Amino acid sequence: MKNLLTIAGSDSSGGAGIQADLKTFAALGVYGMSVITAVTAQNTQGVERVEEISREMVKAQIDAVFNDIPVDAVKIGMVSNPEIIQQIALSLKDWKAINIVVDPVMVSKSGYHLLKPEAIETLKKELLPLARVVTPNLPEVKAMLGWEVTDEERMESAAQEIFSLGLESVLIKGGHLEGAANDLLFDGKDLTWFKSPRLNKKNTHGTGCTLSAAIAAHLALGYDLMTAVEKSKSYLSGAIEHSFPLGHGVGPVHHFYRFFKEL
Ligand SMILES: Nc1ncnc2c1ncn2[C@@H]1O[C@H](COP(=O)(O)OP(=O)(O)OP(=O)(O)O)[C@@H](O)[C@H]1O
Ligand SMILES: Cc1ncc(COP(=O)(O)O)c(N)n1
Repeated sequence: MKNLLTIAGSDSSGGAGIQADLKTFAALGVYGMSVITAVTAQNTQGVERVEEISREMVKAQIDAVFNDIPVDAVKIGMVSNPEIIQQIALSLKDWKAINIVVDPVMVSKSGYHLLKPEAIETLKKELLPLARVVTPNLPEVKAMLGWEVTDEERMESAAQEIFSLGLESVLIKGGHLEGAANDLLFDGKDLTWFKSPRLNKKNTHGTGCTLSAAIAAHLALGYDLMTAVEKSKSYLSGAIEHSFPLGHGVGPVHHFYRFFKEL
């Protein structure tokens, strides 16, 4: 059994964050563990309130896991503020963590700022260089580079510019463009497109969290990065295809569609 750790925020409605990650891990047959960085009060309609966990408590959770259990991959999502980011970077270096996937979560689908704007520089300098792969969406690319990606050609330039921040590789998600949902991987050598038709579904809460958690799981299972992304995208498309209405807003994707058609 492979052991996976997610370091992220809790989503009380279960669609994104820690909850999406743990469901993804379970669906892909790996053991899931969690370090919570923030508790959000949110539902399918939006985020109501956030309480950040202290830097000391984030450290204590990471130490408790690594002290006792081998960790085969780490997925990082919502990290809230510069102090938490610095602590995660220090702790992961101390524990020599491997297969780190960073989803640089900044703003929720509903528009709530899940990362303090002043934390973007710390994220770029201290956390992104530790990752095997970083998976920004297009608004996050804009926040990191200061210019907007409006088409696939510009995604290619953005991938190269983000890579040159000192990253091992970057996967830019194209879900926010019109048309197909194509993602682009750049590893310093090759630009590789992962293409998928846009599924006409409204319930897509947690797609970004699910994709990065699935990539971490596939890396832990021993797949190379290209295969891990390909398999994760295919898993995510199935989860979006079987997504379902829940609450009054944007419902979640269905993680266990391979096992149960209905939840
Ligand atoms: N309607 C869709 N059909 C198929 N794939 C999609 C669709 N929407 C998004 N995706 C895919 O889902 C993944 C997440 O994409 P997106 O760009 O929406 O990220 P995100 O904004 O980080 O997600 P989240 O909204 O959960 O934070 C990408 O692989 C993207 O291509
Ligand atoms: C705790 C947490 N982490 C990440 C997201 C992003 O997901 P989305 O963009 O689908 O709202 C979220 N809403 N909440």
